Amino acid sequence: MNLNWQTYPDSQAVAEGLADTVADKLRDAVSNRGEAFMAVSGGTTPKKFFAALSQRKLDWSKVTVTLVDERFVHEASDRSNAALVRANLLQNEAASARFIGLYHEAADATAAAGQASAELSAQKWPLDVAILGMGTDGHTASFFPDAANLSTLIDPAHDAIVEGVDTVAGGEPRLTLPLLRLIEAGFVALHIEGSEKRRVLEEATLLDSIHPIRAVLVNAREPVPVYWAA
Ligand SMILES: O=C(O)[C@H](O)[C@@H](O)[C@H](O)[C@H](O)COP(=O)(O)O
Repeated sequence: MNLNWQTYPDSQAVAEGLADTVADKLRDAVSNRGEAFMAVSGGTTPKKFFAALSQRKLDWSKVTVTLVDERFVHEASDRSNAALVRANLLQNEAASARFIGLYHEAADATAAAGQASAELSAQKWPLDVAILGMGTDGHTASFFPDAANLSTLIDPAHDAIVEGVDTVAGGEPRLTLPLLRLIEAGFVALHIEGSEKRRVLEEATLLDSIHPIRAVLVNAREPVPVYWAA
């Protein structure tokens, strides 16, 4: 199974280790193709990683940051992943990076996803970097087990840029990059903490697992590095 554990003593150390690796990937992209394109996750885990990455020296003016997924909430909400990224990542050295969020004011998440897709279609795909999180229900991005369109989201041939997601488990409707946009990234990593998430991820490697994260593990082009601390 496609797993490559990168184990660190604590959450600060894993944040710094992941920031070092991601900074190298961004520098490589800037030097090889003149720009870099990265998608990051929201939620609670990435805050220290964002703070660490924002201190890394590289030509951030050549970097575009977007989100792996977003809650269908305005940026003023404390549930907004865009607000989290602005407050924690687009600071310090990284203040000059360009940010393209997924949220748009629209009738529903599907309409907002259409607008986000149109905006992101001007970008050069694939992503250079995609950093994923995971919930204890086995979701990653906004691939929630209760999403009616889950099979489309995790279909490795589905090439939409952003999809709306109807989910109760997620707290509110969501916007997400589908599986293909994530696994085609030059560098895909999973950032998780704690023994419960480790157990869930190990479960996801089993043949009969229905955890949505399994779709990433099965379809990833290389074993997925799992940046983990207890
Ligand atoms: O907006 C979000 O919620 C995410 O991007 C989501 O996929 C997240 O990565 C997991 O839910 C883990 O979240 P925690 O880090 O809060 O456990």
